[in-house]
Amino acid sequence: MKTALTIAGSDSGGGAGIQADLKAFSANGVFGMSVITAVTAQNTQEVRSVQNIDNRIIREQIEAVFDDIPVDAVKIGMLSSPATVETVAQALKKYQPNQIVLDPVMVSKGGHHLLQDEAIQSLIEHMIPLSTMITPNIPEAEVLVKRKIDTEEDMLTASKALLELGAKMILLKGGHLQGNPNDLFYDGQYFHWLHGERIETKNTHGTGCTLSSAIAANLAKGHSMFEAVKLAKQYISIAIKHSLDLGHGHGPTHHFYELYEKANLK
Ligand SMILES: Nc1ncnc2c1ncn2[C@@H]1O[C@H](COP(=O)(O)OP(=O)(O)OP(=O)(O)O)[C@@H](O)[C@H]1O
Ligand SMILES: Cc1ncc(COP(=O)(O)O)c(N)n1
Repeated sequence: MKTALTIAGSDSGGGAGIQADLKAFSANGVFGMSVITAVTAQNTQEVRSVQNIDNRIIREQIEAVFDDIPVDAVKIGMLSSPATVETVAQALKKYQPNQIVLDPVMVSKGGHHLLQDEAIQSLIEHMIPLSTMITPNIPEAEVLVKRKIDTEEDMLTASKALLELGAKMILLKGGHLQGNPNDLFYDGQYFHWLHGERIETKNTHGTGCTLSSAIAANLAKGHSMFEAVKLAKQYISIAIKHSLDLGHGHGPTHHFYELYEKANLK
């Protein structure tokens, strides 16, 4: 079985972070492993508090996995502080995994800062250049390229600027613009639009986490980056279409909808 490792924060509510990543890995047919960078006390409504994990333990989790188990792809989510960014970047430089998908998580749906402002520069300097793919949403891309993105035309310009930060490829997610959620894939040579249909739901907690983990899982299974992104976009669209009305805020997506359908589990 192919494997994928998530390096991210824990979401006690189960819809985003490590919990979403492991579900997305399993649903996409790879063995999931995890390195926890921070523990959040969180539900569908809010992030109540955050405890960053000690850098030594973060490094040791990464070493424990890489020293023993083959890692076919890595997905990175919440990195919280500059020290966490640097610890993770240093460890990944040592092990040099082939595929690193970085979701530059900054602010939760409820508006809580999951990446300290001081960590943005560290992310740009240390983490983005190591990444095979980065998957910013519109507000994250605006912070990274320091300009407004209001239209699909702006997305094209921003993708070029994002690539200059040093990642090999970009998936700029269009979910935050008006209209249909169209994402832009750019590999430095070609642009490809991945067209989506907007699903009217408030249950979109963890969509970015789930999408980036599905990309990592598909890369682990040997798909090309573009194929991995196309399959992941199909997967997240189904997971949002059948999202779960749990909690009083933004509910989670249904990570296992297709498998449950096939197995007749309701
Ligand atoms: N209402 C929706 N209907 C269909 N697809 C959507 C919808 N909202 C977002 N998407 C898609 O879901 C994926 C995740 O995008 P989104 O922009 O929500 O990421 P995000 O803001 O990083 O997510 P999160 O921060 O919740 O983890 C993208 O492919 C996007 O186009
Ligand atoms: C631990 C963790 N990681 C990532 C997110 C982003 O997800 P969302 O934007 O849907 O709140 C989150 N809320 N919590």
